[in-house]
Amino acid sequence: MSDASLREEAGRLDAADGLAKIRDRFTLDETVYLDGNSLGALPATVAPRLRDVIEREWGSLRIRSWDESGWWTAPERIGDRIGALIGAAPGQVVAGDSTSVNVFKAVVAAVRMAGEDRTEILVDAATFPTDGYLAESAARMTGRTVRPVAAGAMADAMGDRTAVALVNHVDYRTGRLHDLPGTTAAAHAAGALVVWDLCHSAGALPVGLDAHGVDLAVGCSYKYLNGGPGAPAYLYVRRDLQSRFDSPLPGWNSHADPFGMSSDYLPADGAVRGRVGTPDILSLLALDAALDVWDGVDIADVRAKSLALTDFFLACVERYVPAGRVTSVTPAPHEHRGSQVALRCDDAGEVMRRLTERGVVGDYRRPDVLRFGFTPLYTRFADAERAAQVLADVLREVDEEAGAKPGPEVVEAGAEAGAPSGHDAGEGNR
Ligand SMILES: Cc1ncc(COP(=O)(O)O)c(C=O)c1O
Ligand SMILES: Nc1c(O)cccc1C(=O)C[C@H](N)C(=O)O
Repeated sequence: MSDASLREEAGRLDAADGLAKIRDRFTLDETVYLDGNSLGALPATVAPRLRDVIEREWGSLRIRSWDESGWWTAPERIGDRIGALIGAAPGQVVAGDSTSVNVFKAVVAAVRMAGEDRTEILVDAATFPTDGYLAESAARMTGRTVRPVAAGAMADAMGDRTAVALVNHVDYRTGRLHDLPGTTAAAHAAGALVVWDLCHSAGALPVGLDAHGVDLAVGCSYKYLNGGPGAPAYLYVRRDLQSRFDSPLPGWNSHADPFGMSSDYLPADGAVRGRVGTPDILSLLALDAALDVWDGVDIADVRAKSLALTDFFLACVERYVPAGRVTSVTPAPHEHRGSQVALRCDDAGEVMRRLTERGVVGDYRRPDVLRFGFTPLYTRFADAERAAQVLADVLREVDEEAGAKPGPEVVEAGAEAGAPSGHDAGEGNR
């Protein structure tokens, strides 16, 4: 297809897009924002809600708001709203703490449920680092060992010594979608449990926690759920496991009678058992407001648009970018793809810096990956086309400059690819 026909195609796809109007629920400008897999955009409902929470609920009602404004029960109420997006019936998800903290709770609790003879914890070998660090610590604390296994090989690696497998549903670097139903079933066949990290799938595709019998799951709410920077994470504990969920962080908020102030710990029933201390109310209620953007949205439509967007972006990249200059590390088959496209590219850090300067914001993962996240609620097909066009322009420019330099400096430019501009901070590079 010619450049003009790809632009026309983008226009046709946007005109036919049933989710196009949802973009109006966000505060956006003309930047092509493809970093919603790191920090989702701001929903328009958040600022007015927070203003009310601060001025009326906190400013005027003060302590009464714990009951009268529903602050005390916000973690479960908001947990249920998240649950609706990840296929969990009410009463199984609690919002709060960070993903890291919830990974720790889930893995230790799973080890305790699995029993003494289950001595190993399997961890997705390409995991987002925090999960690996926490699994190591959980293993040291519980006298277990950690074995890294590729997520795709997890099902075959489970055995009678496996206590729990900790797996990322979508790989943060490549965007590969792992087999949640198959891996969960294999764990159960081996008598083990699975903890899924849903950071890169929740809000981007149907997860089906209950339908697939998942044991435990965690995730953040600041990516495709648009909860805001540092927004509370969540923990799912399947209903029939809740009575055996023995939290390694049994704070007073998970006590059956928190205001009894007893010195003996008696865990609450239900999802509340996953709580620890006083919830972060301002962040929780920002997330609550952010979840309003989902009203009337079907996650199946979100998935369909996500795949159409990433397909279209890949087609535009293939058309505009010189052959071989970038390589997609995101699987082509839909059943293995999350909602991002990751392109391996020489000088990736410098390329992303220039893309960001020109209003196309993705991010860069060292040493050589450009990540482009597609949030179907607000990303347009025209954004995908423009991003590919600007990427091609930037690559041409970078290559022309490199070609114009004398030999030794070209070598040095290549060597710098792992650490562009000396660091990887700044919008687009976190
Ligand atoms: C898969 C995955 N797990 C965990 C985290 C981070 O956890 P936390 O919210 O504790 O920073 C991220 C991203 O930051 C992630 O991509
Ligand atoms: N949580 C983040 C943060 O506090 C600062 C910058 C980036 C993040 C991220 O979420 C990174 C992200 N999990 C990733 O997939 O790389």
